[in-house]
Amino acid sequence: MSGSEFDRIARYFAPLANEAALRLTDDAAVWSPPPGRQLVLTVDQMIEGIHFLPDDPPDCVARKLLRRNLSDLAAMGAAPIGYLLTTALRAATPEAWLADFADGLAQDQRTYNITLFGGDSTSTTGPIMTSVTMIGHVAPGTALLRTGARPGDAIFVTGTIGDAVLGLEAARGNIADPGSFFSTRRLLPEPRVGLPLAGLVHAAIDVSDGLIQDLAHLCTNAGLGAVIEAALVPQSSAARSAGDAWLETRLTGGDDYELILAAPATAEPALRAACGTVPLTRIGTMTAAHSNIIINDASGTPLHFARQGWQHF
Ligand SMILES: Nc1ncnc2c1ncn2[C@@H]1O[C@H](COP(=O)(O)OP(=O)(O)OP(=O)(O)O)[C@@H](O)[C@H]1O
Ligand SMILES: Cc1ncc(C[n+]2csc(CCOP(=O)(O)O)c2C)c(N)n1
Ligand SMILES: [Mg+2]
Ligand SMILES: [Mg+2]
Ligand SMILES: [Mg+2]
Repeated sequence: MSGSEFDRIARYFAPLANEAALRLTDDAAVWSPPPGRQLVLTVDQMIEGIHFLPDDPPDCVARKLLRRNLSDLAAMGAAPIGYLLTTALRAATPEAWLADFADGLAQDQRTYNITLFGGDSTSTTGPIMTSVTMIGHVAPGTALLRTGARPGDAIFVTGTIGDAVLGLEAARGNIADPGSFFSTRRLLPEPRVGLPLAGLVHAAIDVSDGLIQDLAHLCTNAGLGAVIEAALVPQSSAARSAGDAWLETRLTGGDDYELILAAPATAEPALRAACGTVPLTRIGTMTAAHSNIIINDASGTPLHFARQGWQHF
């Protein structure tokens, strides 16, 4: 790294900041939120060795950091506005790493129409640590919650499940990855921001830890259970080619950043219309059996998985 901490803030982060950030030269941002809206606040980290690999492209690390947070706003039905950023870098981290990281931020700021409010820059003697606190907004009372699913609700999921964890397996040399499809899916999730789901779904959550573990949160929050059909869980053609041996990994590996939605079966046409070009698949049904998730295979036999999803420890 060359220059001072403040040179780096001015060079790499100030160009990303909005007016409220006061050119990143004051103690905090001063911002007037959109009148009459409720703010929705979320934070997630990206830690080297835990959330990304040391050799991952820094622009992708930045974009996934934003997208993990955008996915939580999507799960709340909130429109994103901007974010606060923290970075802890090593003195020996190449300046090019920071430059590429900032380029990634700039790229996804344009993609998602968000802006930087400020942050904090520190050093570390260990792994690189970054976090984003994302700010979004909703019409009052319309946030989608993890509570509220009802017995008999259909369970839907967006996109495909399991590609990112297969990307991790590919990075470890455990699975082939022709065309780097899985690797790209690991590095760049597609958060489902902007879907007009308010009034259509009873409950929502995004899949960060793993489909089964995150579905379990919808269940416990409602005092309900669920039955899902493993064969209905949407998979990419690359995942299908990888075969059924990866089923448990796909359903519990996480990093999907897709949405699980619980809604009355009768809402399906309206839900499909709301999702537009985003793929939506019904995978099962909410039941009255408290916290009991049954995963059936194609012949109706329950599957038993060793774990439900990612846990830090
Ligand atoms: N250290 C913490 N301090 C305060 N609240 C926390 C802390 N860790 C988690 N939470 C809260 O617990 C809830 C669940 O957090 P969790 O991190 O599992 O959510 P998530 O971001 O949707 O999942 P993921 O972290 O896997 O993306 C959230 O409401 C979050 O704000
Ligand atoms: C190098 C590397 N190893 C493992 C994973 C998988 N992974 C890590 S944390 C997590 C859950 C979500 O994070 P959190 O709960 O902290 O928000 C997942 C699925 C990865 N992405 N990179
Ligand atoms: Mg979190
Ligand atoms: Mg979440
Ligand atoms: Mg999250």
